[in-house]
Amino acid sequence: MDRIAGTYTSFASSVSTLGRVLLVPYVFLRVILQFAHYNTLNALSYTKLFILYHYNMILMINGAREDDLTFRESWEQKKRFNVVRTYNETRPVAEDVKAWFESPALQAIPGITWRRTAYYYERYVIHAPICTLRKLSFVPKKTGSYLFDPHSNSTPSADKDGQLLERESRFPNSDAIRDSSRVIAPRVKSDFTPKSYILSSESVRQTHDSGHLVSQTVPIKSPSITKLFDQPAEAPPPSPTPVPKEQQVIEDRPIKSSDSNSSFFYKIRIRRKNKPQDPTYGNYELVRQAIRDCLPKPDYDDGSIGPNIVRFTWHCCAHFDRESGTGGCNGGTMRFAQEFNDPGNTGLHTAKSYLDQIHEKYPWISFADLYTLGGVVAIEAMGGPKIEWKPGRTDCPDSNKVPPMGRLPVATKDTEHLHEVFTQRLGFNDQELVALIGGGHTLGGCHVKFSGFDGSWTSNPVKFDNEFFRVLLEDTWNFEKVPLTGMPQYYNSDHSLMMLITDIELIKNPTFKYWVEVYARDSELFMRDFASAFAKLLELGVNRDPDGIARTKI
Ligand code: HEM
Repeated sequence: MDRIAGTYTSFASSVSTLGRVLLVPYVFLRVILQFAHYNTLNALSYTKLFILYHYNMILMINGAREDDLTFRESWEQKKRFNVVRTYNETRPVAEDVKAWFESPALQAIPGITWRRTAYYYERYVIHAPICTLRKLSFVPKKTGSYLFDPHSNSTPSADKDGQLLERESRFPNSDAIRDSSRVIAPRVKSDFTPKSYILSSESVRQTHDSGHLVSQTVPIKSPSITKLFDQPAEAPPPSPTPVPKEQQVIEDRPIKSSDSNSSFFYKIRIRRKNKPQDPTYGNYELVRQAIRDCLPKPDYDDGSIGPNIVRFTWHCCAHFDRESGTGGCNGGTMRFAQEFNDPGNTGLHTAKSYLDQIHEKYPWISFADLYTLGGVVAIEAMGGPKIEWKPGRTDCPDSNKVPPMGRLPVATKDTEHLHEVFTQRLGFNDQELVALIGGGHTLGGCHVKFSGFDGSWTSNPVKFDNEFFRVLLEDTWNFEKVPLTGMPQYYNSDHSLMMLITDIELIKNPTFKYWVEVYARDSELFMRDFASAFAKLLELGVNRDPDGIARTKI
């Protein structure tokens, strides 16, 4: 048995060596064949076009055309489909070939090496230059790019709500392309290696109803790509005024692509894109300052929109579901009406409109980053702890990723509901749950016109401290209904403060109460625990790649 195996191995490796030697003439031959093949098909295609032209002309002359296309349009359309089809036919079905070459069983056979090498050689050494020549216009561009080119997608193609704008078509007369619903957007690979370029460009084939292939000929601008390259990759310029050492925000440093092992091409692209068109690019301190500046509003509630922003940030994250991986702040889905109009979000328009104005000034930051940074800065500005915040979240191009409504907590429910939301869905323990609710509700208040509840939790709703826990333990709480709306809640004896049913649950449940007592006593511990629970909240569903970029979930 061993002898047979030995003979086989030595035979296989000599075949492999021979293969490598034969590779060079093979490649030359392949280049010639490739051109011959391409040109023959082109020639055939032009003959076909010539016939079609005259066929159309005859139809026109006889008045036989019944649809409303002009002759010119119909001619252009036919010509295009023909050329597209011809071109696509010249390309091997790479996915199949790849699967075949890369199957683990085949990898074990030594003789496969040279064939695989030849295959890739052809892909990269022959196809890639042809493609480059085509791009540089040395070869006529009949069918668009062969390789997928992210730079052709670098201008925004989403409107303010993040909806896709009508796709641009190089062939405006084609109704196949005009009707964007029939064209499937290519799945954009984030890994820009030559291999993935080629494979992904080949695997994307779209078919028109008529059976004609409409492949990369459609220059679809993908917002996900735009956002991807909109992520800062360089360190921010030093802030103009020196910040005292203890206040320095180290966590805002944008993640450098050189920190990771990402591909060379990827890094080059990021650098090129980042050539500063906008001098504020990546300077999160400017965004932080803009948020701080927009907080004081003498006419609003207690003089600050800070609490509203904190609640907004919380609601951007609160619909995460760790089982399905859906929801959470990544994707910036709160900017879509579909999510924002959830009844649980009533009253958050103030925070959203101010944050959106900041985004207009600093459009390089993703909404997902801005919406989370908003809460962090507001808490800090109202005397709260420093919260670790990392940039790199990306925005969903459309509202497909908006999670189902009804995931936000309901204020009239009990411990079971709190566990359902905070523990099962979000993944917080009881201590974090208490810190989060108590920290959030030490700020701001309830508005009869929004939630139907009434009053604030603490005597100073724009100061972040542990007063919520103290009053929760010390005051007497009476169950009543809000006179105007009939909503059930608790008031203290002089009706100066309020508690929701879920807040009172924090002293009804013994484990929750333990933490309420701890936090009422130890303000410092509360600040620390709140900061880490809130930082955890901001990272739910944010799966970072080695560059620190959180790709939008697909
Ligand atoms: C059981 C969980 C929770 C429930 C049921 C709940 C419910 C509510 C309700 C009904 C309001 C009043 C909204 C209005 O009328 O304007 C409110 C306000 C607020 N919540 Fe929560 N909340 C919960 C947890 C949290 C958490 C974890 C945070 C933050 C960490 C938070 C932060 C806030 C803030 C800052 C406000 C004041 C908003 C303003 O003044 O505009 N809440 N919450």
